[in-house]
Amino acid sequence: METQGEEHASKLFRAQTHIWNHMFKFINSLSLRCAIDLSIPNIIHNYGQPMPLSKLISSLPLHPSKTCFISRLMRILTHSGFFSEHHATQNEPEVMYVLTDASKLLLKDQPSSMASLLQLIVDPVYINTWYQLSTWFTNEDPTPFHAENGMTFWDFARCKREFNNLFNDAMASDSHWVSSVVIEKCEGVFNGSKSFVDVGGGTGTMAKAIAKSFPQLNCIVLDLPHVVADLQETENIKICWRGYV
Ligand SMILES: C[S@@+](CC[C@H](N)C(=O)[O-])C[C@H]1O[C@@H](n2cnc3c(N)ncnc32)[C@H](O)[C@@H]1O
Repeated sequence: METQGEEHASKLFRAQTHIWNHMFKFINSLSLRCAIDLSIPNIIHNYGQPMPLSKLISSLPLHPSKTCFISRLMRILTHSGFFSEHHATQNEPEVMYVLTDASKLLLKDQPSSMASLLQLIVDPVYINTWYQLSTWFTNEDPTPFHAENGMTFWDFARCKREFNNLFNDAMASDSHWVSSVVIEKCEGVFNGSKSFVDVGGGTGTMAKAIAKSFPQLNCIVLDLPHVVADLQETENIKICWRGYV
């Protein structure tokens, strides 16, 4: 049984731990971003069997002075559920890594990959916006994004080609997931329609999936010019762009 003093001390300790956990939460998402930038999920996937740490290190484009830090990165990402450790055996004394269900979704170059979405969400353009949150509460800026960049999000994407591509890829990967659900759950709606407009339809992922499943539909993708610029029209997918409002 705890004394009153002990109870007070453990309450304080829990409160302090709570703050430490919140202060350092960013380490999880930014370590994950580092793993994606270094293509660690793809490297382990391509290895085809549990990958020893030394093999992983030799497959990465590391500066020689940094090799000893990869085990720390892997420890964080294993703790947060993105890799799983295969424990050492007599034949294989080193720790080995395999992907988990979550890191399989972060393999690059797959339609269902969430890698670009993750890269977008922890991009400095997004993160820096959060530093404006308290200022935005006290002034007339329409959004924290505007406070940070002096323009709307869509104008920013129009001016920054690389960011525009990252955003569009991230949206497309999300639409890839959503489209399969929409097609299954809204079958009756699409079968009973002749046309539909995907307003803010991005680079047309949803429209392409719907047009494939319901070829009688005339699909229109409506988005901003810099988003639909490279989208090709087809027999039943037309593009409509509009100016900025
Ligand atoms: C959340 S994203 C949706 C992305 C889309 N579902 C996809 O699969 O890529 C919102 C979209 O709205 C578009 N948008 C923003 N303002 C617009 C406007 N005034 N007119 C048309 N589209 C606009 C953006 O360019 C962006 O592609």
